[in-house]
Amino acid sequence: MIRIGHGFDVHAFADDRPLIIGGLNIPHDRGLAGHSDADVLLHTVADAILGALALGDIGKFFPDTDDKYKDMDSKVLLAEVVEKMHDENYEIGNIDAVIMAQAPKFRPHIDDMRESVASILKTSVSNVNIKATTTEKLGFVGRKEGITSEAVVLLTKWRNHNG
Ligand SMILES: Nc1ccn([C@@H]2O[C@H](COP(=O)(O)O)[C@@H](O)[C@H]2O)c(=O)n1
Ligand SMILES: C[C@@]1(CO)OP(=O)(O)OP(=O)(O)OC[C@H]1O
Repeated sequence: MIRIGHGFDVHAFADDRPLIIGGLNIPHDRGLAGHSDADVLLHTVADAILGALALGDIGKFFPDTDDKYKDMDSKVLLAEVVEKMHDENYEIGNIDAVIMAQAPKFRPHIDDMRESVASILKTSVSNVNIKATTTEKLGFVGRKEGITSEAVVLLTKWRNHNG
């Protein structure tokens, strides 16, 4: 049995915040605004998994009205979503994600991001693809107002799980 999910997220740039993407601190002059650490890539992946399981979205489980999640490390958020996935007897088949940002350049960090995301997802790095693109200076991404990300994920039934 396989299930497919799609995730999409946007965060605006903000001064005096670190840029955290894929669980890594990426050197840049600005970070992203958000209730949590605003890790747009991990939010996208979490939403794609919840979508595949028809469980809703991250706002349902981690509401931005709850102070408990203020400045939350999104690695913890995604790990909780992975637990829900395992509870439903699914594991990652593969994931393909794209980050849309005019700056910074993510190419030098992509392999570290893949390792980071694969480790949270408890899957092999060969199951995780992450891409980056500019929007050729068009739109809010092109004007460097924010970063957006999209992901598709394929889940497969967990063969080694009882039940
Ligand atoms: N923030 C970004 C955006 C792009 N890249 C890399 O550059 C390549 C070319 O980007 P275009 O938007 O001109 O297609 C892209 O394929 C990425 O490898 C990047 O590292 N960081
Ligand atoms: C992660 C949460 C919760 O801290 O906050 P944000 O960092 O604002 O992220 P977003 O993707 O807008 O929505 C999910 C929120 O519930």
